[in-house]
Amino acid sequence: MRSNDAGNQRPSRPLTADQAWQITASRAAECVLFFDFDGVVAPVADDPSAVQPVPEVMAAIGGLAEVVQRVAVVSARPVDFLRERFGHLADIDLYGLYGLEHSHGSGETVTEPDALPWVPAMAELAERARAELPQGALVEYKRLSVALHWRTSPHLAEQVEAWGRAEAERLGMRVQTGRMVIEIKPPGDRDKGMVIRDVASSAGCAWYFGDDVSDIKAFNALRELEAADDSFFGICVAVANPETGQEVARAADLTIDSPQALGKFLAEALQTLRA
Ligand SMILES: O=P(O)(O)OC[C@H]1O[C@H](O[C@H]2O[C@H](CO)[C@@H](O)[C@H](O)[C@H]2O)[C@H](O)[C@@H](O)[C@@H]1O
Repeated sequence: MRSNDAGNQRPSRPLTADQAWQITASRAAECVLFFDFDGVVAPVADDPSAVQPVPEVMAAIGGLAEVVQRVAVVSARPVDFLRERFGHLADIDLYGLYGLEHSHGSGETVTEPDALPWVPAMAELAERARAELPQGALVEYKRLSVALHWRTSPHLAEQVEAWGRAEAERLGMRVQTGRMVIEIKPPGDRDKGMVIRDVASSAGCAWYFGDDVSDIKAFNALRELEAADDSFFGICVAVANPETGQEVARAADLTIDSPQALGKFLAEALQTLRA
């Protein structure tokens, strides 16, 4: 069904998923698909280091990378972590630490030079967090950011968040909240929205799949690109979860129930794009 595709004119909303993929099929060569990692490609688990992507999602992403212009993962995880999971797929772009790091295809990891002076301070911060936060809080050191988790000890939420905010203020750093986590980042202005603006501005079409509040900045970037260019086609997809409630879903065009459901959704999309 291409009734909603008005050539280079933006189709009217709301669109069904099928309509959106039909339009994408007609522009596949100029389309970039962006995926957040945790809660989207991989289900959320207690131990951040043990998380693995849903196999069906990975299979579909591999197929999609062959038919669209680019596939990119945009995550708060380091590129090394993402490469361990996506490295076997040729030609995927990885944006880690909210875009502070990136790598393309099998290329090397590039780090934003402005952020590098913050590496020692982050290491010290992680050490202090391990010493000062109560047992049950999980400290995840990521070289250029530190995530403080309370998933396995939800009663510590307030205490961990307050500690993180106070330290960030003291050190002149920034915070990003997420699903049972607060993350402390260097002061520079780098977020998922900026990654999308940089990459998608040279595309004619983009999808973004996200589940968390940090992904709303990416959704907003697609909306801005649409507002600036009548021919740009952007679709924001929320992967539902009880923790972010309706906030992410409200900002999206479409909602999918879970990372597992995303596998089926993408497999069907691939059929449409290959038809
Ligand atoms: O941008 P993302 O790829 O979505 O990363 C956001 C955070 O994801 C991870 O934490 C979340 O997933 C963990 C594993 O499932 C879960 O235990 C935690 O409660 C979630 O917040 C990651 O560990 C963080 O560093 C990222 O900031």
